[in-house]
Order: sequence, then C-alpha cells, then structure tokens
Amino acid sequence: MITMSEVSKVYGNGSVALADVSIEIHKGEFVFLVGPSGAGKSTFIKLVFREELPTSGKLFVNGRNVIDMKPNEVPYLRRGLGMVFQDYRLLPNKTVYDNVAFAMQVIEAPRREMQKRVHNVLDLVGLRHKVRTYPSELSGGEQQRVAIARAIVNNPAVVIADEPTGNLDPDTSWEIMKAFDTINKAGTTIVMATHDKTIVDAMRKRVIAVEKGYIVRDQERGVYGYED
Ligand SMILES: Nc1ncnc2c1ncn2[C@@H]1O[C@H](COP(=O)(O)OP(=O)(O)OP(=O)(O)O)[C@@H](O)[C@H]1O
Repeated sequence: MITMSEVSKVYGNGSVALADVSIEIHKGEFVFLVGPSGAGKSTFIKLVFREELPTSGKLFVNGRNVIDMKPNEVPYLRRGLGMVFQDYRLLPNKTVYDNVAFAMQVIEAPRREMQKRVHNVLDLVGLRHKVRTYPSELSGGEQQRVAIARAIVNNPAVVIADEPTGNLDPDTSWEIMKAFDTINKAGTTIVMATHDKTIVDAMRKRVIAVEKGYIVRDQERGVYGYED
C-alpha cells in the first residue's frame, strides 16, 4: 500500500523533517505514527498524499509512483486515499449530506448510487439522523464522524488521519476510534498520527515512532512509549 525507500524531506528553510525513512505498510494494517512534536509525523502524511514531495528517496502509494507522477495523476492518487484532520475541515455552508456527497460528486457518481452510499457511510458512523444538519449544529465528535464518513465514501484503500482526536475529550475520542476500527476491520488500511497515549496503549496496533525525522521504533501490537 505504502512503500517508502530511503525517503528524506528537507524543507526550504533547512528543517530536516524526515531522514532516510524506509518503511512498508501493507493492505489492511492499522498503523499509529507517534513521536514528539516536530518529529516528522505530519510530513510523513503530507508526502503520502503528495501535498509535499520528498527531497530524495522513492515513494509508492497504492502502486503509484508518487514522485514521478504527472500533475494530472494526482487526483487519482488522492481518490484512493481518505483524509481525516484534527480540525475536521467540513464545508460550513453545506449540510452533512452534502459534505459527504461532495467527494462523490467530484467523481461524477450516479445520483442514486451516491444517495445510497452517503446514507450507508453515515449509518456506519451513527449519524444518518443528522443528514440535514449543518456542521455548526454538531458537536466536535459528530463533526469528526462526518469527516470520517466523507473520507471513506469513495471506498479508499487507505485512510490517513492526522491527530483525529486532538480536539476531542476522551469519551468522544473512543467513539472516533471505534469508527476507525470498524473501517479497518472491513479491510481498509489506516495510518494515524497521534499523541493520544491512552488510545495507542489500548488498541495494541502497529506503532511506528519517529524522532527528529528518523524511525526509531516499529513495533507490532505496540505501545505509545512516551510520557504524556
Ligand atoms: N512547511 C514547512 N516549512 C519548514 N519547516 C517545516 C514545515 N513543515 C514542517 N516543518 C518542520 O519539519 C519538522 C517536522 O514537522 P512535522 O509537522 O512533520 O512534525 P510532527 O511530528 O507532525 O509534529 P506535531 O506532533 O507537532 O504535529 C519540524 O521541525 C517542523 O518545524
């Protein structure tokens, strides 16, 4: 699914965000990316969906060569990826239905198929009853569940989440994690950057720890490994 070989990323100001990272993430895995602030986790995620390009190395995502890709191939790469961010990034002037449907409209899905799929993914995150609601009328946890529904509506092979529970209280964070776990059990690969020790320690998934741009630990059924 994701193969990085000797990937480095140095930003224009000289910051080394990733250094010589080689890693393979397989279909169906659930991977936590952990590490101190500024370690390189968000950069890792940005490289995968090609918001940033590596300075050197090789990167393949869903069988696509991310580095040599032509600009018109980038939308195809991103269609195979679902993105979830800490700040939800919903469109404030669209209803829950339209926020989720929007991702399907972009690929010009037939209307009936779209309605069915949007309702299915909203069921999956427990929010079908909110279809006509606007984001400002929802709690943070509900907004994040809408963002998760939007991320999976096109059935991506991989869902990438950057601190998805960062703005949520512990109980709500667990609801969000249950949604991710359900999606993963249905076969979708999940890569999640997080600072949430409680969640990582309880879930016992693969843990990749990054420090100062280097991978310092890669553990099956791992733990968070840092004090909060
Ligand atoms: N656009 C940018 N330009 C210059 N330097 C950057 C940029 N983005 C990130 N960096 C630097 O790269 C390093 C890695 O940053 P990154 O955001 O990937 O870390 P992180 O592990 O996600 O941190 P956090 O947990 O705080 O979100 C840091 O030193 C950061 O200051």
